[in-house]
Amino acid sequence: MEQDVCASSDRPLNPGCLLSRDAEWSTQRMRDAAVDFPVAVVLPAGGSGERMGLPTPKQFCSILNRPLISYTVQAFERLSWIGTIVVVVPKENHDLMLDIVQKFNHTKVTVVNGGSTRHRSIFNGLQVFSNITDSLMPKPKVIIIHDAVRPFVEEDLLLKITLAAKEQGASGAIRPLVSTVIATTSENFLDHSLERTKYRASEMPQGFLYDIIFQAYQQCSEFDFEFGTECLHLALQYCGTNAKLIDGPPTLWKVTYKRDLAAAEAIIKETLSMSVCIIPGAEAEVVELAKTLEINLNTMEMDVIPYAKQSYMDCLLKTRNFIHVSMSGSTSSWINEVVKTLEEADHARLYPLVIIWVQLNITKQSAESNKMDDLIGLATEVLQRNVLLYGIQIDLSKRVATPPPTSFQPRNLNLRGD
Ligand SMILES: Nc1ccn([C@@H]2O[C@H](COP(=O)(O)OP(=O)(O)OP(=O)(O)O)[C@@H](O)[C@H]2O)c(=O)n1
Ligand SMILES: O=C(CO)[C@H](O)[C@H](O)COP(=O)(O)O
Repeated sequence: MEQDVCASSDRPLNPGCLLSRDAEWSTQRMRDAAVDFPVAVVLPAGGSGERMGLPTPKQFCSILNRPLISYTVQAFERLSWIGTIVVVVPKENHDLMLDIVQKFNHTKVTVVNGGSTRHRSIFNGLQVFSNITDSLMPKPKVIIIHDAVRPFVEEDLLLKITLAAKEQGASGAIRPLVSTVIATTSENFLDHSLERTKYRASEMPQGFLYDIIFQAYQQCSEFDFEFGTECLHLALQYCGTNAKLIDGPPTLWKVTYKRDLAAAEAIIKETLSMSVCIIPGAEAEVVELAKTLEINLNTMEMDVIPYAKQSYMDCLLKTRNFIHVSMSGSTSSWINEVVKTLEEADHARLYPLVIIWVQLNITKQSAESNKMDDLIGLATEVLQRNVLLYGIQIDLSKRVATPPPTSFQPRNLNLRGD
């Protein structure tokens, strides 16, 4: 995937790759070498999302049928070296959060109630570990603090933050400023402007030795609790700890306004659509179409697995998009088989699955007489379980010589019935 290319470290050339991905080997090397101490996470999710302007706090807003907070939890939960994840929520949303934990099978989450400001919520989260007699919740060496509304955080950055926090006491992700920061007079005239290259935007995640950040919060003033926005500042002011700063990717941005929900959804969809599994039947036309798809969908990671291959069910679990190509007259047993396998593996719990069944050589007569009702019924049923089932029927007799295959006359049947 594309990296965040910078002309210089202070001015990003690129508005953002979708998800940062350091070389796999370097992440693996860091993980194996280094995280041999307990790491826990606090996700402040106790805000009301005033700037979003919706009745539901933004952390509970749905993206592709799943609340935003669940994506952020999952970004941490999937990492074996991360222990407890404390999610701090408004008191009135405590039960809602417990429901989310259960529905999406989050296994590392502890839910606590928040405070009236972000700093108060974070302190509530940290206090979960302060009772050292509770052996179920051992005090972590390093604690990561991450806003619940920043769902795109990758393992390589979390490792860098964690290791730097262990070494230095505190660490935080930063980004170059997009706009220049200026100071205004009380009459709204320019007072002065800051030299942009010297400044950075402070983002999340941030990491701390637990003892340092807990002590900082114990000592900080009411003014800090009420108006402060920077945990790194507390560690510096109250414990004399200078945080190590680490460049993060643009996808760390915080979901704040309505448009950010749409952007988050687009990022998730783009990531989900990067791979596909094509399963052709045995007939020559079908194999030919699969090859054409393989050539033309060359921006995606693609597996082409012969239908007959016994082990193709294993491959199903590596992706979320499936195209099965068969000849007219074949039955829908493949679809039933695939849906069953995917459901047994609970593969659609976190993200939707897309299954496209392409039937070739449909004539007008056969299309009309074709028994699609069963499939339409199945599509309606599996939609409830996060599976989107589509059917495409193609009449090869209408094919003209050039340019194949775009001159095929597809009869696109939306099996979802919408
Ligand atoms: N009393 C609060 C306020 C904020 N947060 C959390 O801190 C993170 C970053 O804060 P922000 O984006 O400002 O969230 P809100 O306060 O909800 O948004 P707004 O300022 O628009 O009301 C969010 O995950 C938010 O839920 C919190 O845990 N407790
Ligand atoms: O990025 C951050 C620096 O620690 C915080 O998320 C940010 O400061 C929170 O501010 P606000 O509550 O205004 O969104």
